[in-house]
Amino acid sequence: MTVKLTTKEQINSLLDKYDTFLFDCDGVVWIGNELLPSVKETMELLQQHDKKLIFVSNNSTKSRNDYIHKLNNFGIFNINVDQIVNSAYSTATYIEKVLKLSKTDGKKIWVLGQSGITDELNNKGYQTMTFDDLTKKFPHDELTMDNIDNLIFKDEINCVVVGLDFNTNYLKVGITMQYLLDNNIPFIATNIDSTFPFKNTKLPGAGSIVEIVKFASNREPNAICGKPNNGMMDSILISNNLQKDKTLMIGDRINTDMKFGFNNQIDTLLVLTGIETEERALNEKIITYYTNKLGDIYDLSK
Ligand SMILES: O=C(O)[C@H](O)[C@H](O)COP(=O)(O)O
Ligand SMILES: [Mg+2]
Repeated sequence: MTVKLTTKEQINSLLDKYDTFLFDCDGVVWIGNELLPSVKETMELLQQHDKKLIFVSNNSTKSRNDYIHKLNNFGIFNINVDQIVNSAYSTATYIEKVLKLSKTDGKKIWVLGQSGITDELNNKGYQTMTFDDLTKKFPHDELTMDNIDNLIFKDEINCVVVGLDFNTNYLKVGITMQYLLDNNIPFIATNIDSTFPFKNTKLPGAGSIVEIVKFASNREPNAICGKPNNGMMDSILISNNLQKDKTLMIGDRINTDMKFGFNNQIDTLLVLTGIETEERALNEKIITYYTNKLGDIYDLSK
């Protein structure tokens, strides 16, 4: 039975029970570039109680260092890069540790996505190619579908990664598709979120972009690296030596954040500032607690 957080006693029992808090970001900590209410105070409260804070985001548009800067800009400090796990980092880790893609074959990874993905791949020693790189090689009037044959470098690409790209266009998808027509080229998706919470609405998420590429290329991704993928959770649990019964996963989306916790026997807290509604919260057995916003942890503790 999902429990709604409404009292100071409930917050005190959360603080007693859990020593690690896993935070989803979009729709929980912030929406776009707006910090949600009482989040800064909540982080300070948890830090005062010596709790371990880990930020686990499916947003691949930023690198982990970008996340540190974003948190600092919101006045949230004393967070190091090891406390940030996003789908760009888990994708780069998957490619290095599981796919074991060569870094020395002189080839590049084609990325339909933003700098979060290329930064994390480059940090691991992989060369990447994006549409932005083509804009530096070709004049604008040659970046058209009529010139598609000259925009494809099949001998240079050994993998394709698709993630959230706010500047997705037909030609980018068309080029990505050409590489995936070769079934030997791995197709790696960063995450499957259908929507992206922004302002007071929802926009297409990475998962919607992956679906376009999947349908056009008639390929399923060889791997999906973000929540609720267990590989992401395993690396968090192992590298932080976490106890599952002392860990709480806080998120705004049931099919990623809540599944991520539930599938790994970790308690879950759903907040209603992102994708989901109270009605959905009340009808999902995989949710341990729910509340209106993350900042309720601070607001109710007073
Ligand atoms: O479309 C996406 O990639 C996701 O909506 C988004 O970025 C989710 O980020 P999270 O809520 O996991 O921080
Ligand atoms: Mg979210």
